[in-house]
Amino acid sequence: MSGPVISLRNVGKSFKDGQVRALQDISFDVQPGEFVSLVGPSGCGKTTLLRIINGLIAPEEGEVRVMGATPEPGPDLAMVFQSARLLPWLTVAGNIEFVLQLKGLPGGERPSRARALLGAVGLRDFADAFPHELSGGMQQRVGLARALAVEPKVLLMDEPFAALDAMTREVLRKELLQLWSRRGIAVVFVTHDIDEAILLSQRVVLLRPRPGRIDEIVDVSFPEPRWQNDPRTSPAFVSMREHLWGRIHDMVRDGAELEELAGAFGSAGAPEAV
Ligand SMILES: Nc1ncnc2c1ncn2[C@@H]1O[C@H](COP(=O)(O)OP(=O)(O)OP(=O)(O)O)[C@@H](O)[C@H]1O
Repeated sequence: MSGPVISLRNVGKSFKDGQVRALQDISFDVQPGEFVSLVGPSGCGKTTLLRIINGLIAPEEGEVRVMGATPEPGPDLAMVFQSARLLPWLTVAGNIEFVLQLKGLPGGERPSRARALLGAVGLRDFADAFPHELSGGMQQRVGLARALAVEPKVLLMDEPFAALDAMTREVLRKELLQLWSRRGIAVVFVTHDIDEAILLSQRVVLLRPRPGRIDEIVDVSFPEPRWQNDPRTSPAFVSMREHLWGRIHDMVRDGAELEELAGAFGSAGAPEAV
């Protein structure tokens, strides 16, 4: 397909009968095979935006298109969450085969396909284990294999490494980069970790809260493949990190000042940031 895999135009969404303005005027595209991260302070609407892209929530304003159509959960899209949410009564291979069955793969082909996917995430030897026998990092690998089993055009990841220890996180980031570059899947990746966003992405979308809107979109163009050419010690990386953290500090400070003001005036909530 030519053209973007995801297209957002002036997307807006509120909760609680309009009292919480979660997103406002969000517009950007994601191209096929592109890796885009969403970052920003807590409550700026990152998860809501992912849920709009995967069709779980309909926007109230604007338009969202995924592969040229109104999104709905289905085979073009796969989602990876902070915890893998595996089915505990099925083995690791069983969890993958379950998805392959939903996808309509004939029964005879499922075991070998499941094992190949587990091989791709370094878990071939754990096919017959149960989820509770695996570490958190291994469970996340299974979650990734399960998402890849869908053969999605778009992979949506909501803080997938946030609950892992630093070493496992680092290993999985590099594995994700390798899988992404081999498979040509577009990824939208939510994280609170600015270094992680810059390391992984080709573009970083910085959101600001109250209401959730785009503050800035930063292009990241370090040499690929980044699991070999780690850019994190380069001056360009350091200045990008400082820039993004500076913006986020300003937002958090402005938010705190607004809340103080709202308190001083006895208002029910902080006025909107301008
Ligand atoms: N189902 C809901 N009902 C009411 N309010 C909601 C709902 N979902 C999200 N919100 C509100 O919308 C705003 C954006 O929430 P969202 O979870 O998308 O932000 P986020 O950037 O992902 O936050 P975090 O980084 O803390 O996960 C917040 O003010 C949140 O309280």
